[in-house]
Amino acid sequence: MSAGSTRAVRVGVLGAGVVGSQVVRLLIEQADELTARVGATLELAAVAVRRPERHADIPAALLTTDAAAVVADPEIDVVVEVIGGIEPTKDLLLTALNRGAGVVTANKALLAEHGPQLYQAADAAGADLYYEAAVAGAIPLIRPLRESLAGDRIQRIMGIVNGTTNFILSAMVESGMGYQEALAEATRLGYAEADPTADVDGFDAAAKAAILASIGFHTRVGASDVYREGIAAVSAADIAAAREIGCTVKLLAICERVPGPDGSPGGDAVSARVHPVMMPTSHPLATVDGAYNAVYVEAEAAGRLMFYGPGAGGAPTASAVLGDLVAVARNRVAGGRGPRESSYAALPILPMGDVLAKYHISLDVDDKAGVLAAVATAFADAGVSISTVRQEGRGDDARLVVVTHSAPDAALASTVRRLADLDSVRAVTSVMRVTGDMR
Ligand SMILES: NC(=O)c1ccc[n+]([C@@H]2O[C@H](COP(=O)([O-])OP(=O)(O)OC[C@H]3O[C@@H](n4cnc5c(N)ncnc54)[C@H](O)[C@@H]3O)[C@@H](O)[C@H]2O)c1
Ligand SMILES: N[C@@H](CCO)C(=O)O
Ligand code: NA
Repeated sequence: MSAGSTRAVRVGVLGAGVVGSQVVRLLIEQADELTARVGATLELAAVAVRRPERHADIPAALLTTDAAAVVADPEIDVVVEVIGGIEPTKDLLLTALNRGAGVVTANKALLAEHGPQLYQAADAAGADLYYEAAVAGAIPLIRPLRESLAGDRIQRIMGIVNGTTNFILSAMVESGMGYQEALAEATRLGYAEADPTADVDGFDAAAKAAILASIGFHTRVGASDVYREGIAAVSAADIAAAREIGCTVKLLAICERVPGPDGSPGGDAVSARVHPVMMPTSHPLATVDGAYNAVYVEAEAAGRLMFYGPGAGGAPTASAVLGDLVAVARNRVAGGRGPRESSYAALPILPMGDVLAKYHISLDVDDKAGVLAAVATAFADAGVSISTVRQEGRGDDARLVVVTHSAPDAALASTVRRLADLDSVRAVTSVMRVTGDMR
């Protein structure tokens, strides 16, 4: 299609699963309105699926099992990718971009690992690459970061970006549901990825953190640059320990600009991490339950912004996909392009060991003289300052609960190892980072 043309914008959809089936349904149901918004006919031309017999609700003439033919078809202007995974999707999208087709994708895993390669192909061919659905589902977040906040300096992006793990943790905290039962329910509702380890081990959230940090800090941050801990090790004991100090447990993605020693922006570093935290129940993020997502963005001039809404599920995610599709189609009609990759700052990535954190540590200990001194010495030897310590129980039930001041994560981790080695410590029963405020 030539720049500025008003002929139909033809769309090929790859995948018709949880998200794709909703994209196709909305494209068909709302064809007239979408056409009016684009300013040219938005025509669904093909839907690539694996098993056509399972898609009786999609007109048979649109269905194909040949995704490679869809992306190579010069008549298709925009490719919507909702298959997921790295292969064959990377090659499919590169084929589409290389011939100048616009791409809309919900695929955070692919973007976090190969975003620069996709952007390069898009740039070389003057094509659009949009991915609002890849982070926090329906919530407008990519566009605000790429466009609305492009004139500001972002300091921090922090939030709940995985619906499945938030659903599981909420169920464990509120209804005492077991981990497996809550995971099965999240899968039934269409929140979990096909392989739920991507959700529960934090890979999904880490991919999203990489995307957010890359855009927010104008720096390439890949999935492997993100420190990652999932929720598989979060126990009933952790949740009970959090409750005792007025906290709940959440899996957070935290992307921060960390000032360098000289304080100049050029000396800043970027930290991107995903791990469970204990956070006060009064914290706004603590009230975000179920598959909902919420993300705080803190920017120098704008101050604090909060984005909240459905972060997963077929129809909500399809809403974000269609918004991108309308944007890409409008760009083609106008003969323009959306934003390109912005990675000029190229800030270094701060290793997790250097990130400042506070830990909450529960220890089963011998109830005898000198134990507290030995425990305090383990902290002091690693240069970690204690904020509060309390003893619970007596005799065989004695337990020490310690909350630290901020210290480098490496020093805190080494303290935990020292504690576990002490003769008077029978077991380290809970270790979790604590967040006090939004900082
Ligand atoms: N489900 C959600 O809530 C959600 C939210 C945001 C983003 N996403 C992302 O959207 C994408 C799709 O997720 P989903 O939940 O719809 O997954 P899904 O597994 O339900 O759907 C994927 C579909 O693609 C099909 N497929 C696989 N290989 C194919 C091929 N070569 N050609 C044609 N079809 C093929 C599968 O048969 C399946 O029906 C993923 O990247 C996911 O991370 C999902
Ligand atoms: N599996 C993801 C889907 C949204 O990306 C989640 O649970 O949040
Ligand atoms: Na989004």
